[in-house]
Amino acid sequence: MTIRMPRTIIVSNRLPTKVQRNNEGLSFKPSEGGLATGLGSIYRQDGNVWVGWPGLLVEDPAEEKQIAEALQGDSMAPVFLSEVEIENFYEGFSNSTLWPTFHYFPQFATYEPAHWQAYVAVNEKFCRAVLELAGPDDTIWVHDYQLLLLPQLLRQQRPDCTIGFFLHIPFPSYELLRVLPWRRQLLEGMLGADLIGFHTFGYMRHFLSSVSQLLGLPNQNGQVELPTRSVLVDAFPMGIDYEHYVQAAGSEAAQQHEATYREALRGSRVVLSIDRLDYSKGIAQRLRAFEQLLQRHPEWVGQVSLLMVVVPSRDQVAQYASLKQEIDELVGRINASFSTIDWNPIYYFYRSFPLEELAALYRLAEVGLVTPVRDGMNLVAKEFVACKTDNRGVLILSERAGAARELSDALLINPTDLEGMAEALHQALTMPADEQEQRMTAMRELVREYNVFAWSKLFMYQLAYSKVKQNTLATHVLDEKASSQLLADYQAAPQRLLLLDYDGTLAHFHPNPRKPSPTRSCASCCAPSPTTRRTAWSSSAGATVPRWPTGWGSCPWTLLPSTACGCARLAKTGNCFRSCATTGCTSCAPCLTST
Ligand SMILES: O=P(O)(O)OC[C@H]1O[C@H](O[C@H]2O[C@H](CO)[C@@H](O)[C@H](O)[C@H]2O)[C@H](O)[C@@H](O)[C@@H]1O
Ligand SMILES: O=c1ccn([C@@H]2O[C@H](COP(=O)(O)OP(=O)(O)O)[C@@H](O)[C@H]2O)c(=O)[nH]1
Repeated sequence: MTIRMPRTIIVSNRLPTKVQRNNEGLSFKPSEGGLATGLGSIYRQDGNVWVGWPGLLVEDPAEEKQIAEALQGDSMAPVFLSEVEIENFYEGFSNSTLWPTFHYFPQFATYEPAHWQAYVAVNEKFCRAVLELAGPDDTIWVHDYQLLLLPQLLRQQRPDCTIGFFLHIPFPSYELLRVLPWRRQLLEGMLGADLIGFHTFGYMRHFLSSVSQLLGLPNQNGQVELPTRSVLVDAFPMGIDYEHYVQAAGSEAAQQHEATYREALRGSRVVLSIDRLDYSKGIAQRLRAFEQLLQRHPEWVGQVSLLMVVVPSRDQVAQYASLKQEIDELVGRINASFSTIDWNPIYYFYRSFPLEELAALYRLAEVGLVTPVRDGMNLVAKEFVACKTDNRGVLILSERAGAARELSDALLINPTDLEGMAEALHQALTMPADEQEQRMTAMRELVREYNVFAWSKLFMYQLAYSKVKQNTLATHVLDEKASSQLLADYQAAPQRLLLLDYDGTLAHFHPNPRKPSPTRSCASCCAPSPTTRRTAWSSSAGATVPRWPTGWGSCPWTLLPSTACGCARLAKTGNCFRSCATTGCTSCAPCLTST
């Protein structure tokens, strides 16, 4: 028999490896996007496994098998999506409903029941894939908005299992979330986890507010109480594999690429931007701001170039296709207006680059320009900082990226303020070396310390803590031995005080708290005895007691309300314990003392 150590099953829609089909057959390449690049450094530890979609439509079972075997060798387990699932789940509900809503673009959101059904079905598919792999002691860590229902689906199958959930994108304000027809199901799905993490305190606050307003569940210091367990909610800003980027920047390959680029640029200074094609990234705004820089400060014409990497993304979604067209046109217009025979204002690349070339670009650029209108975190900002091993260079960062909460030494800009962005570019290009060093050193220190390993360690620690806390607070069912002992002690006692909850114990719960009233059978649920005092307490008693059937006063049970104002009401009806009736208590303590 093999004994396996508990491990972590990471689950996300996209695997860190993307599979592509070309003339030579299948190729395996690193996925772009911060979730894959960030977590890519940690999932291989301790026999962990990553469950997710390899990013390719596969219809041939033999090819599925080939891919599954190849990925298994690198600790990955693929979940294959059909053509309809890619359309309705990935492009549909995930990226045409949730993505625009959570990034404050409700005007781009669609609300298609067929997309929702596919979303439910694919979350169920992921659930089956995870359950096939996960042992009872394994920890399951679910990631991101494509899998909001998965924690609860897993919880239904494995009530005791440890489940963490992390959202990589912003959580919107209640006013945005409430627009979604399926808002309750989405929140309930997330609450299947033991710990829910967000990049920032602001996203966490929005989530807790929605849980309170839509599900009526309040929280105490981020702890949400459900009927059978509690869920902890907290902020964990994600970091990068700092050393990996420092090494890449210092590598021979990166330095060679940098030298080649410098030569080609003929001394032009470089502003760099790198993003996936996405309307949330503020790419069009950035181009307009760069155009304004050249108009407002013509001294930079011929001196500074914007090097812009746009990685193709979600191109089957209408908004992405039209954004591509807008960017192409803007770049064409600006280049046509300002280019000279030996200088280009914008170098635009619509493709992805391998790590050494990215590192060379980060080294080369004097200014990193990161301008999202909304972004969960933005790891590019942190990678730029990590690669600045000489502590020179300036980061311009949108205040609406999660990273801005940490990188306060960047020049923070509002991405809708084009003039402000143009002036920030001018400020960055003229910033004295000592100020650059001072700002960059502080940011590098932060990115180094709060790296992706620290992030995952803290999340896992909090997850384990939330489980321990749940177990401590959990109701323990009496076993046979304890029941017999209790009964024997009860029978042997000369005086007895029975303290029972009323709602759900002496009477059934009722959805309307004003409705539950005791039945006569309560009176007989314990045989009268002069040596036994019977007391029940109720949160609804104060509100409902005037409506109770007459005769309750003669019931052998004394009823205590669990709030002070309830005490006062009961005192008026004569149903409360004697001392309340005479003193008109202001707290429940006198009731309990006299009982
Ligand atoms: O999988 P895709 O549809 O190709 O999209 C790529 C990823 O984009 C999003 O990344 C987010 O995660 C980053 C790391 O936490 C964060 O820095 C960034 O702000 C987010 O946008 C998305 O959340 C991932 O699920 C996608 O895989
Ligand atoms: O050609 C490229 C361009 C970007 N990236 C990576 O894509 C990620 C983008 O993550 P970010 O958090 O900035 O935004 P996201 O795309 O996840 O919304 C970063 O790790 C980049 O290094 C990449 O692997 N190849």
